[in-house]
Amino acid sequence: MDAAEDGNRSSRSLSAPTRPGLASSPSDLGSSMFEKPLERGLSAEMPHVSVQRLCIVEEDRAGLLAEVTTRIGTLGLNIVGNTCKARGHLVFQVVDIEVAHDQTAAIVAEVEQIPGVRSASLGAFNSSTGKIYRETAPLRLCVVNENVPGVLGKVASLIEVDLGIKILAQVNRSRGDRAFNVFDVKNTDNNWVNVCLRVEEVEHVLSCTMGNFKAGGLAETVMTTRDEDYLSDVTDDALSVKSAAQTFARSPSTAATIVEETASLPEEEGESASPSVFVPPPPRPASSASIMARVKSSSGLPVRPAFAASLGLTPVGSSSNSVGGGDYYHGSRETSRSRTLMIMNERGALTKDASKLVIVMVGLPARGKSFTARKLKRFLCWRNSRARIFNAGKYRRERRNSTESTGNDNANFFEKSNEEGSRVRQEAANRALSDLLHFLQKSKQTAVGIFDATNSTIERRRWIVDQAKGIASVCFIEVICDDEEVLLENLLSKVRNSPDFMGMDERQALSDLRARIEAYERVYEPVDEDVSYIKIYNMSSKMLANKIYGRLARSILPYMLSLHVGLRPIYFVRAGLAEDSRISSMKHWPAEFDFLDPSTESKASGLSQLGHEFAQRLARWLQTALWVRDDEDADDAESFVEEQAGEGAHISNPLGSAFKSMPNLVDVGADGLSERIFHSERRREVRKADGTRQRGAVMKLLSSTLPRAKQTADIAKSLIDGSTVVELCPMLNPLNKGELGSLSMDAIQKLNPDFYESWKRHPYTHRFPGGESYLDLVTRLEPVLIEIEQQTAPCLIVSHVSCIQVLLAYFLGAPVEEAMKIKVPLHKLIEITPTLGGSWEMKEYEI
Ligand SMILES: Nc1ncnc2c1ncn2[C@@H]1O[C@H](COP(=O)(O)OP(=O)(O)O)[C@@H](O)[C@H]1O
Ligand SMILES: O=P(O)(O)OC[C@H]1O[C@@](CO)(OP(=O)(O)O)[C@@H](O)[C@@H]1O
Repeated sequence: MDAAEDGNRSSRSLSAPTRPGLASSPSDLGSSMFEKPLERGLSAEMPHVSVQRLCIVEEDRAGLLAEVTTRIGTLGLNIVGNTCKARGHLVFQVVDIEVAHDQTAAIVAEVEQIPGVRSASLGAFNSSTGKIYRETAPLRLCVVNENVPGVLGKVASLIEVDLGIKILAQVNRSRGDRAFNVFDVKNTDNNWVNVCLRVEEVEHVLSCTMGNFKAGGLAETVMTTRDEDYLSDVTDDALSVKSAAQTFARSPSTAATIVEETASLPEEEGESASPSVFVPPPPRPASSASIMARVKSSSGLPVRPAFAASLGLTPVGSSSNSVGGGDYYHGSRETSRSRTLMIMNERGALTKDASKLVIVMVGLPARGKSFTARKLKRFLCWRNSRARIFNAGKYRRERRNSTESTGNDNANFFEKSNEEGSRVRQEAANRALSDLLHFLQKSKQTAVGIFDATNSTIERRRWIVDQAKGIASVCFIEVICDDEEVLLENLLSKVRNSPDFMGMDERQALSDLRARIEAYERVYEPVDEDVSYIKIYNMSSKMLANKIYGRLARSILPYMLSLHVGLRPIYFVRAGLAEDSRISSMKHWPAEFDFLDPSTESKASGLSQLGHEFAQRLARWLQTALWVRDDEDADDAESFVEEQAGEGAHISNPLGSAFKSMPNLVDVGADGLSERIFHSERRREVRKADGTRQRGAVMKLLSSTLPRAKQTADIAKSLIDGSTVVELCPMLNPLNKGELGSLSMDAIQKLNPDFYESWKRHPYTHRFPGGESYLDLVTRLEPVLIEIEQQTAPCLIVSHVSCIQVLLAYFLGAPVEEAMKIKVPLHKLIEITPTLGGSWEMKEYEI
């Protein structure tokens, strides 16, 4: 397009791809809208279709606008309005589309992939320059009431006066004994579910919903029937309704007004503005009369019975609540049902996986926020999301380094009364959050930004939610710890590791950190707002989840539950060599066989002689490693090793590896810290209560179900504590290579070069014919990973090369897409031990 030549031209309408029966621009919507049948979304499931506004910022180049519009059209979406405005080298395009809720993220992603498109978002403008323009999208409240004088006044007064919500536009229609009212209200930070409930409490009000009428009760609400659709369905006189609808559907030029206003906003960082005119999406160019007719005639019931049943509602022949008569369920008058629906609606909205998510850490200093953030990031990256931490402290320190100021920010700097300190901290938070949101906006795939700061006041958290609006969902994770002993350890860990205390005397650093914490305590407000949050108490000994659905509930929450700071080792071994292997008869182990492709081994075979010997060495190694607890036992342990292994046995000395020396005793002097801090979980009981030494210890032992793995595990556990059992876990079975299962990769290359080439190009996502990809393996192994993370005792996993590679990618923090490159040798032991900061170290043992 030629907008570059005329950056200031006025708005204009574009033609959407023409499809029979569909309006091509808002101006076409007028008289035809009620006659056109709804072409899409007529599945038995009746997907929740609504008009959404897609705001696209794109480069002003010839053909791009048409390309974007055509791409949306080819997605099979009904475009009901399409307007654009050029500003400088950018074009701001507003497309109103009919869309099912679960499609929205995919559409945004699809549009953002078009070269030249800077950003696409639903209902808000943002540009790739990091500036965020926000249209505070007004909300539509639809109220149905008995047609009694004075009700409307009461509702309006409740909304504006009692609840303090600005009414921007209001239209009312009455039909017989019913009145239908639409309020477009300013979308401020409200609990809208409660607002609707409050409106429903007004005498004679039958229902109040956000954005849809539910005049006929549950049935229509489930189908999300719009006002004009509903009325045209239940009255003979559609004309007057049509005029009401037309009142709501503004002229096409109004959409451009938004663009104009939005595009000409000053480009200040974080600036947002609300347009003075609200332009609701034009009404659907279709009537639901046909939908209703079809649904009724096909089932005899108007709505999905399963859905109603799930709400505990029973069908009845007819209902006096039903405006249109016919077979409806008992309707919407009772508050309890309205409430159920509200909650269900809200839940439905939150259950979708947001493709962009901000996780906001909350908590006093030294509670484990950064630790938790690092863990989460590792996990999310492993699950193939883009995840990044934005630590406000780092931004603060960077600013200090770049200014004249010297020295560390001491406790006084963190006092609320310290204006300079407060300003600097807010600036650091600004920059951190702005970078975070920019990172999310730029990301083409699922992305999570973790905002790591104390975020200790409601005001701060409200600001974050506000900034993220239109860009990402927000979930808070509050880390709470009031266990004095744990706190003491945390303080020490903090002063020893945080750059804030570098070069300071430890005692002085501790007292400064304590004073800093007190400063934060004075203003700290626990998360109690009506937002999505998870609270972790005292190292996950208790957790609280509020409004956690979708991915957060399915994945992040179980993962968070598994986290702890214990230092137990985790061992990985590949199952011993199977008996039918090419080399099973060999007596020695040539080094080049370490990475032998295991595919040709029969899945049903048991251990070969060499495999058997490896398992026995493993048993002895573990016995020794788990038995030795501290230096006092070392001598005993060594003689025990000799005794067990016999002369000349090939056992490397595992002493000090599994329970390597940790700072387990702290004695810092006379300021209340002089107690001896014993890291109990880092050491293990050596003697039983009766004073006898316990040889061996309980450990978690997980094995794949293949015979060679199970046998390895059975032998490995034979010398450790009798209460250890081998848990067979099919999730640890090898990558399923489908019909290529028994072939080595070399053989596959020869036999199926096409597949091999594709696999080489995309080894992570390319699926073996009839089998799995590495990506599938990540999904399969997620529960196993969580199981391993939550163990407080040492853990041994006997599995196969592919699974171990995928699990190691997590522990090593390696890109999971490159897991197949991790070397996992046969007949060796891999030990993973946690570090205090939340990551892991790896060692390999020749045993
Ligand atoms: N859930 C938790 N509860 C208590 N302490 C924890 C938790 N998670 C980690 N820690 C410990 O807290 C200490 C301080 O952690 P850090 O993440 O630096 O704190 P923060 O970021 O809150 O200042 C670390 O030694 C870590 O082991
Ligand atoms: O912006 P607020 O919420 O104060 O949080 C950031 C502050 O939190 C602290 C608290 O100690 O974080 P961190 O421990 O991660 O370094 C400070 O460094 C940082 O300035």
